[in-house]
Amino acid sequence: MDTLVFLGTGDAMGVPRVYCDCDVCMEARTTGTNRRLRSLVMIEGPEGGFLIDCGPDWRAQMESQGLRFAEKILVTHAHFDHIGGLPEWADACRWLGRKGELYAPQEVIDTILKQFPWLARHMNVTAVDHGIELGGWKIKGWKVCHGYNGFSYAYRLEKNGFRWVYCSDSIGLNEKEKKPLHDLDLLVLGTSFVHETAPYESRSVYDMREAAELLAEVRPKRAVYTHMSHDVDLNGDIPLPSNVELARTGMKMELA
Ligand SMILES: O=c1ccn([C@@H]2O[C@H](COP(=O)(O)O)[C@@H](O)[C@H]2O)c(=O)[nH]1
Repeated sequence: MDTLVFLGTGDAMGVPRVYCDCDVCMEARTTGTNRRLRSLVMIEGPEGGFLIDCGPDWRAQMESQGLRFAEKILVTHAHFDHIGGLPEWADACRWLGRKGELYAPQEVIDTILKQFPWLARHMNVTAVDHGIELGGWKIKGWKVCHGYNGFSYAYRLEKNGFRWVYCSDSIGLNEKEKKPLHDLDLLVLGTSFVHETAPYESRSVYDMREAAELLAEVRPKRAVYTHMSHDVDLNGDIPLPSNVELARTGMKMELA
């Protein structure tokens, strides 16, 4: 049986935010329920495992699991909070004398290699525009609106009849972008805020009110929210649809 492990559940700045003294950030610094590293998940299973994304907390996330090597990483988009750990991964590949396997859509690969051109010396890079199979999962990615910050990709994964989507960075999806979100056993969706009051045109990720509307439309059996900022207090009483839970650092779920 495959397991999904949430190694990072935070937004681009993580929780606590360096500059912030709000109650959630202070709690994150002390008891730590709200301490959130940048969003990253691991899929583990008998046919092999892989990570989705490799943000700047990758090193700490590997250490937290006692992992010494990541062989395969699938990337959603080329923003710092999702690729900032790639140079450290490349260094690990170099010093272990092992090649990593990096997977992403071609336009994402192009941006990554422009920023970190030496990566290609330490890993094989594969474009996934026509789909890919990893750990026995049939995976199809599609481009999704990331609002003010451009675009990201979401991934739909299917194995033994279990269907789920990882969509960490999106907002205001149109009908075409929503289509692969139907008939899901699980939707992992990024929701940076409970209710984000910033002007819509300056925003880049769903908030939880908008996510509830999306869920009512696409009706996954279950949903987990991730990519959460310091607006989200895991000790608080956040109104959520009955089939939704909030991801916690280290949380594990069976994918079956
Ligand atoms: O072209 C870009 C634009 C933004 N970034 C970084 O991505 C995140 C965006 O945060 P979200 O809340 O997920 O929208 C932030 O760290 C920006 O600095 C980038 O790397 N490239």
